[in-house]
Amino acid sequence: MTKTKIDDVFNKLKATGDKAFISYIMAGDGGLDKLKGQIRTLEESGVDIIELGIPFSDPVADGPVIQQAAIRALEQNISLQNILDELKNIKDEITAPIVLMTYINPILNIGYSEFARDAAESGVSGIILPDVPLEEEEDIKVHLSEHDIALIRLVTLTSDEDRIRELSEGAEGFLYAVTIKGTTGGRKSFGEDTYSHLEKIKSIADVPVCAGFGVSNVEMAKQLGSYSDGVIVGSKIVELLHKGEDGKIKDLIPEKSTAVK
Ligand SMILES: O=P(O)(O)OC[C@@H](O)[C@@H](O)c1c[nH]c2ccccc12
Repeated sequence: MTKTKIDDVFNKLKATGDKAFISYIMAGDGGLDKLKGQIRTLEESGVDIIELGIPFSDPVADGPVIQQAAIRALEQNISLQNILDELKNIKDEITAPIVLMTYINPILNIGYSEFARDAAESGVSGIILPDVPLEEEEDIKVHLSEHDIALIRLVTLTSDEDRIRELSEGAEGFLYAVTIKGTTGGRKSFGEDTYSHLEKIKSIADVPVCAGFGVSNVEMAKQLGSYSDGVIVGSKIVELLHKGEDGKIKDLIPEKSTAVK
């Protein structure tokens, strides 16, 4: 099974009992020349893993904040290929693992095999494909595995125990537990069903489980973190970057323990 920098991050965190903080941003929002600085800001704020969204015209899982960010990036004609090329230029200055979050269409434009090779050369550690179900992942997975890129699977609130078991079997990197029914975007709180579902996933999965969708403040991040191995925050950070309020990103991240690493 594919092992990557993502596993190293979780192993380190496990040793100190800390939770991963994963930040999603839309690549190309604000211009591709901003990407390097944005990644540096995230790393300096304490982000452990960076999920890089690829702008796409029909992002079915995304709420308004991310849709708008995609529109801004597309207006600048930013494509998956441009993003991979830019990552290739800056990869030596990036420490955190990079996980691409893209719908399948932009990859089909490049071709699975070319994409996997390019992504590996650009230092990509993992990929999330929200419109590729488990049953359809094999065609691309063979190419990703060849280049040591982890395919990160999504588990939803509607996944039952058997489904969770299937998804957990052979899972790479971490399982992405979607905490709400609906699209991405900040929520004020989570329901009890979210926590019980996370407990169920945790009890079944033998890879790290990270929870995302709707986290909009540090309290929610801490709360979800207590039921999982990490949290993912997207819309809130996309919004802060867009408003130029980069300094507030660190306030969303629960403090790590001071234990010696
Ligand atoms: O924006 P939120 O609610 O914080 O959710 C994370 C999310 O943005 C990110 O992981 C993501 C963006 N688009 C997606 C599509 C599917 C799954 C996940 C995502």
